[in-house]
Amino acid sequence: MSPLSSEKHAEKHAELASRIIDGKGIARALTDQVGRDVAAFVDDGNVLPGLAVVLVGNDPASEVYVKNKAIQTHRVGMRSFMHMLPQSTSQDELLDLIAQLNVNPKIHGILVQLPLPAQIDPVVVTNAIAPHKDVDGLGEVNAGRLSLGIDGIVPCTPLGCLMLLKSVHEDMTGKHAVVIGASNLVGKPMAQLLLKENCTVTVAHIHTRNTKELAREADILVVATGKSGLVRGDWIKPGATVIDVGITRVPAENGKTRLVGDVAFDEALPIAGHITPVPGGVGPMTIACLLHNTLQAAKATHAIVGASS
Ligand SMILES: Nc1nc(=O)c2c([nH]1)NC[C@@H]1CN(c3ccc(C(=O)N[C@@H](CCC(=O)O)C(=O)O)cc3)C=[N+]21
Repeated sequence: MSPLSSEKHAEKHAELASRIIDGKGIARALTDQVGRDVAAFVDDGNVLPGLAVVLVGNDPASEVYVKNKAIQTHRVGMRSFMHMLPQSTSQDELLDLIAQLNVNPKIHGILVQLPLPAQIDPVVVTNAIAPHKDVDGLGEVNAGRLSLGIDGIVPCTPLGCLMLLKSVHEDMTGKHAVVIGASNLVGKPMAQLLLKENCTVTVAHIHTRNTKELAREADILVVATGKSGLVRGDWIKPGATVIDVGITRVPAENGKTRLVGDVAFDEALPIAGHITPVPGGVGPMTIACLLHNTLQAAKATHAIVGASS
């Protein structure tokens, strides 16, 4: 290779790398900010914010996430309460625990890790969490507030996606945003947040017939389906911003495993204007937003207590 072409190669490589949204770095900055805000909150004479994480069963992937959450919670100076329940836990036993956590003044945020075993209805459980402690924002009160455009607790993953979008878009007004996936956890709240940013929003889901054609119209494409590699290079409008929420563990060549998203990253990178990687994209933002939501919940409790005393 001539020196000139190797220089061109390096330039092209740097240009492609600059399209990758650094979720890990943005999450670290948010986590550091939450840490400083926790310190200031405590300096003002308030209690340490506390987060309770409840895990039912022993899914190894879930255990990793839950432990990761506890480590990050300590890093920002909050208290972490872990509740590991057996797979056989009944819905009533879980509801009893939530009732205790709801009235525990040391706890400001409650997160019940999903999915839950089949004998437990996730809708009943999420709605049993006191709305002001629902740091996942998945209960009907916070979901309703979001859909009405009223301030409330916003689900962590969509909130993290919005922050990543804001890192590359000053204003999203009039942009066509396409969300693939319509779950209560990601797709639906994501669509609400994009509407609030004045986007024209299309939601594609499992029954949508022309998902690829819709995706090709998107200025902003958010993919949350859990189908690894679903979105190929030719699904992407040149210059679009692509947010990949999917995270699937697949076998790697070396006999180990690796994490991949719902977007075929290598195909998408040369076409997209901006794109999130997996890992290092949305995942770290989800945890940073959980800590952010827990501090907001602690501040809101303090405001209520302060107002009544
Ligand atoms: N009630 C509830 N709320 C949740 O927010 C929730 C949940 N249940 N159940 C499971 C999913 C999954 N989830 C992730 C969080 C962080 C990473 C994360 O940090 N991922 C790293 C990689 C981690 C690794 O190496 O395994 C990354 O993408 O860079 C991934 C996934 C939250 N979830």
